[in-house]
Amino acid sequence: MSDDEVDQELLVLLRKSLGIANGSVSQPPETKVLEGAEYVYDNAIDVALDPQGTKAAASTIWALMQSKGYSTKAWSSHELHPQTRDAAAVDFIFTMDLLNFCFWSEGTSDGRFSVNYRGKTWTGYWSLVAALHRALDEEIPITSSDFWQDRGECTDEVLRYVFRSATKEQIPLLEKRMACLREAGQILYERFQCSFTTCIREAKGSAAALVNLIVENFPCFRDEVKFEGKKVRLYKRAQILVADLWACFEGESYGRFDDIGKITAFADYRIPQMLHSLHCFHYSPPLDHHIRQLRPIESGHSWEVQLRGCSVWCIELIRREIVRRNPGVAVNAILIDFFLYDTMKQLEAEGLEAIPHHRTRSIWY
Ligand SMILES: Nc1nc2c(c(CN[C@H]3C=C[C@H](O)[C@@H]3O)cn2[C@@H]2O[C@H](COP(=O)(O)O)[C@@H](O)[C@H]2O)c(=O)[nH]1
Repeated sequence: MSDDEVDQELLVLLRKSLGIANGSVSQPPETKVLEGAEYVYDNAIDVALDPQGTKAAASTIWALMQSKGYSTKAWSSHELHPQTRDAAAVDFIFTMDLLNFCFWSEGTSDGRFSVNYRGKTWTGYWSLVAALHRALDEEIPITSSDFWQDRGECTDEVLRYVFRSATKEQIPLLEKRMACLREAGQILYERFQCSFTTCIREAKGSAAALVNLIVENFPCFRDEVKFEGKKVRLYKRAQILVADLWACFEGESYGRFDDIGKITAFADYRIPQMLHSLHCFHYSPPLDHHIRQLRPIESGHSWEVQLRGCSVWCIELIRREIVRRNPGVAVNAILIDFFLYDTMKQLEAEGLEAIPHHRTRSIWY
């Protein structure tokens, strides 16, 4: 072999050992959600972050999280969350976060969609979780993708029965929820041996890679929007799915991710409400009035994107402030977000909501 040929051979071997294919260094996976959230924050004119409020919120949140010993254990402490750590829990969490959107009601609080289960009346997110448990108790395999695929067994009538309400109001967007189940069932069957555990294995321990795999393969998770000329990725349900796995399995087994810190807060309708109540947010007068009048905001509208993107960015700033004041602490956007959601639900239960949440009907959150 000539000297050149030897050099070429060595270069090929070196590239292989460094995992460099055809000259490009393989970059670690990124979701680009935080990049998009910062872009929204930089270009928002109806939602402004209050630096003092955000700093004060960081110390309040951290003090409360510490006093409560808030950790991934809080996830399983909710009586309706899966208590096992097995493939059945993965199926339950996938089904739950496939449908984890849009529970708010036009009507008064007592007429809203709710589910009676284990002697309690559940509303909002918990009504979904309760309905899934109720179906399983009734021998309806609602967390099985094979079942979603079986048009003879899994009929529209059966799904209407699964999500039946204790009130006259049915679950919002029922037809879209049915479509999500059938679409996901088809994709799991065609590409992932009928199980989401295959997706987890293909992500090879990367949370970001799993989020990207989910949004690339499942259109009903592809939560992205055009804002001021740029595609902004929010990926709320794809991210909360990964976060729920991580919390349920406490970072082990199907919840083991080396880069869980890349998961951001979840851009829903509760977090903006909580951040406004914590004086981290200020709304422009037109937006403030619109929200207080309980008027709907169309999915994709600039106001909606500003509310969602600024929420994700604000919780990143809160996280950075907590870490700055407490170097080396193990806090991430997920735990801050989970804590804020649970706290918001307590305020709601006590009738202490300072401002309504915004009202957008969509499958994205
Ligand atoms: N940002 C964020 N959004 C969350 C959750 C959860 C529940 N997560 C559980 C898991 C760990 C936590 O400790 C919680 O126990 C639901 N949601 C969203 O809120 C809306 C439902 O509101 P309401 O109708 O009032 O129940 C809807 O868009 C739903 O997708 C969260 O944690 N963070």
